[in-house]
Amino acid sequence: MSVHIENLLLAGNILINMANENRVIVITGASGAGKTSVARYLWVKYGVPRVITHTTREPREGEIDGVDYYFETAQTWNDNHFIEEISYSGHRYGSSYEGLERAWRKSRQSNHPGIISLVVDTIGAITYRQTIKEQAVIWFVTVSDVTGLQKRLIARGDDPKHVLERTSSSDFERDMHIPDELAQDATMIVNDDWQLTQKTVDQVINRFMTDQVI
Ligand SMILES: Nc1ncnc2c1ncn2[C@@H]1O[C@H](COP(=O)(O)OP(=O)(O)OP(=O)(O)O)[C@@H](O)[C@H]1O
Ligand SMILES: Nc1nc2c(ncn2[C@@H]2O[C@H](COP(=O)(O)O)[C@@H](O)[C@H]2O)c(=O)[nH]1
Repeated sequence: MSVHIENLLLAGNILINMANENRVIVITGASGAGKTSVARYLWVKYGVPRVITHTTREPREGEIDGVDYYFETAQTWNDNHFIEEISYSGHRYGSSYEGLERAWRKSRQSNHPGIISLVVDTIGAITYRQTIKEQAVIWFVTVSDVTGLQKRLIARGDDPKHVLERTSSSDFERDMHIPDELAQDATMIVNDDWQLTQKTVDQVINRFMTDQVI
């Protein structure tokens, strides 16, 4: 049996063969833009499972291990096989073979098998674009007003001092702009108004599910 090299994804020493029809909706953008909210909506309304990623940061109030993230220590980090990993705000974040496999398994039981979502920064999104090519479907989430975004993060329970630090960081500034590597065929979602965002997501996902065009 021949295997198309485009569909192979390397995670540590594990080679993943992505079936041709599989798609990963890679939801990217700045911290607080609403990426996780969009992923949650895709799960609740359309049954598209999200890949749970890993981090070494402490859980925020209300966050649950295995639901929001796999919360790792420096020791447990290496128990996973990472497809990509980054350092952000002094902590490690990464998406693993194990996390993707769990999402594919859930997806096979859903109404739309073969579609999963993943929330990452723009560096992670570029890695997926480069490794799985058009099987990574890029959604770039942004807002028009950073002050409004800061208020949302504070309302989420983030420490106001950390919000200021984070939104002044070079990582944040970078993720506010769509990188050239992704700009060509990304779907832009301006998440200023949640009702409108839901309508945009409905249009985009329905078009995809009927035409396989996204
Ligand atoms: N359109 C919106 N209007 C008001 N609040 C919103 C809107 N979209 C998301 N939020 C809220 O803003 C906060 C940040 O959203 P969310 O966690 O989805 O962002 P994110 O991009 O995933 O952030 P991070 O990358 O830091 O995890 C959440 O509390 C969410 O409920
Ligand atoms: N490249 C990756 N980025 C990730 C991953 N998991 C989360 N993230 C992004 O990190 C920042 C900070 O997240 P927060 O939850 O501490 O606010 C944010 O942009 C996330 O989307 C990952 O596995 N890879």
